[in-house]
Amino acid sequence: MEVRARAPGKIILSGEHAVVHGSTAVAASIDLYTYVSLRFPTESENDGTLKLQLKDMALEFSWPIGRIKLALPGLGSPLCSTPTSCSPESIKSIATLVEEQNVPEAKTGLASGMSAFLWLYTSIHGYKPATVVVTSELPLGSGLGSSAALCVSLSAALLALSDFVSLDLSHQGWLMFGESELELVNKWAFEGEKIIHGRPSGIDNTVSTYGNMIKFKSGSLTRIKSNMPLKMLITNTKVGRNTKALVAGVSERTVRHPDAMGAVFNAVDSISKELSTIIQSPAPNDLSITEKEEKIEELMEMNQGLLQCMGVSHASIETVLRTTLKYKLTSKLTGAGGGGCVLTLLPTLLSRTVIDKVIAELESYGFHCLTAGIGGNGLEICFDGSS
Ligand SMILES: Nc1ncnc2c1ncn2[C@@H]1O[C@H](COP(=O)(O)OP(=O)(O)O)[C@@H](O)[C@H]1O
Ligand SMILES: C[C@@](O)(CCOP(=O)(O)O)CC(=O)O
Ligand SMILES: [Mg+2]
Repeated sequence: MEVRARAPGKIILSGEHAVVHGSTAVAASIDLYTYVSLRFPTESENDGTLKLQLKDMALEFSWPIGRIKLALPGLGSPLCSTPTSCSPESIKSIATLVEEQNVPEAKTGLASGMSAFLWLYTSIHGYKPATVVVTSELPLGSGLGSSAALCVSLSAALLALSDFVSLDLSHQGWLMFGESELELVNKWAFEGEKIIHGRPSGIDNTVSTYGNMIKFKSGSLTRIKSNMPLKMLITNTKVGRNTKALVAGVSERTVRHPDAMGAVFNAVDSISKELSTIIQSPAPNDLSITEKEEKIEELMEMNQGLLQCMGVSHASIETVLRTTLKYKLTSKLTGAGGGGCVLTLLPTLLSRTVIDKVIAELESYGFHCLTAGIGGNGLEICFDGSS
C-alpha cells in the first residue's frame, strides 16, 4: 500500500514575524506543492531500514531500524495519537542520526528538515521500515513555506497509513481530509515546524493544511473569502536565508527594545486587520477595485517599512522595491525576509507590456520571477498512484 500527499506553499500578504509575537497576519496558499509518498516494504523487499529519498536533489538517506531504536529508545507502543513535542534530548539524538548521514556540504540546511522527518516518522510509526520519497515545486528557504509544506504533506502521508485515522482507501484521485483529520495533521506539522523554525507562529502549516486565504492570530485561524482579484508577482532574490535565525533575531531585538517593538507589532496587527477587511469587502461596494488596490498597496508599503524596523529586510529586497517602484508598483518581502521572495501587487488594469518590462528588469539582476495562483486547495492525499 502506497499513499501520496501534497501540500501547498504560501505567501504572507501581511504580518510575518509580528504574528510570532501575537499580531494578526494574512496568508494565502499558492499552487506550488510539496509531494510526499510513503510505502511500507513487502516481506521480500524488507531490508530493515527507513529510507528518505529527496528526489529533486538526487539524495537518499537510510537508517537501519536498529540504529534508530538505539538512538531513540522507549518510543511508546502502542504509539500516542496526540501530537507531542520533541524533547531537547530527542533533538540531540536525532541530530546525531542526521550527522551520521553524508549530507553534502552545500546542503547542510537540509539537516533540520531531515530531523523533522525523523521525529514525525518515529512518533507516528515507531520502528517500522519504510521508504519515503519527497519532491517539491517550491524553492527551499525562500519564504514560500517549503518547510511547512514538507511537514504538512509528511504528517498527512504518515497519518493516512496509521491506525489514528480511517479513510476510504478505494477513493480514486486526490482526496481531501475531513475536519478532524486536518486538525490532527496541522498539529503534527506544527511540531515538525518547531524543529525547523525554533519558534513558529503556526501560520505556515495552517495555511498549507487548509489552503485558500486565512487570517491568523495567536494560533487560531479565520477563513477569508476574497472578493476581489488579487494577482501578485513573486520575485525570488535567490539570496539564501534561514527562517530560524531571522525569527530569533527579531526576538532578540524585542528583548532589547520591548516598547518600540511592541508598537511595531501593534501597527502590523492593525495593517493585517484592515487588509483582510478590504479583501473581503463585497464588490461592487463603495470602493472600486482600483481604490481597493491602492489601499492594499499603501498597507503593503507600511508593512514593508515595519519589517525593515524589525531588521529583516536585505539589500536584494531593497533592489526589488526600487525596481518595481520605477513602474509605480508596490512590493513587500514575504516570509522571513533576509533575502528570499518579494511580492509585488499587479493591479488589474496593469498592461502586459509593463509586467513583461518589470520582469525583464528584475531578471536582469539575476532574480527569478513567477506568478502563482493564489488561494487554491490545501492538503490532499491519494491512494491510487495515478495522480
Ligand atoms: N522538500 C524538502 N526536502 C527536504 N527538506 C526540506 C524540503 N522543504 C523544506 N525543507 C526543510 O526546510 C528548510 C527551509 O525552511 P525555511 O528556512 O523555513 O524556509 P521556507 O519555509 O520559507 O522555505 C530547508 O532548509 C529544509 O531543511
Ligand atoms: C517569519 C514567519 O512569520 C514566517 C516564516 O515563513 P518562511 O519559513 O520564511 O516561509 C515565522 C512564523 O510565522 O512562523
Ligand atoms: Mg519555513
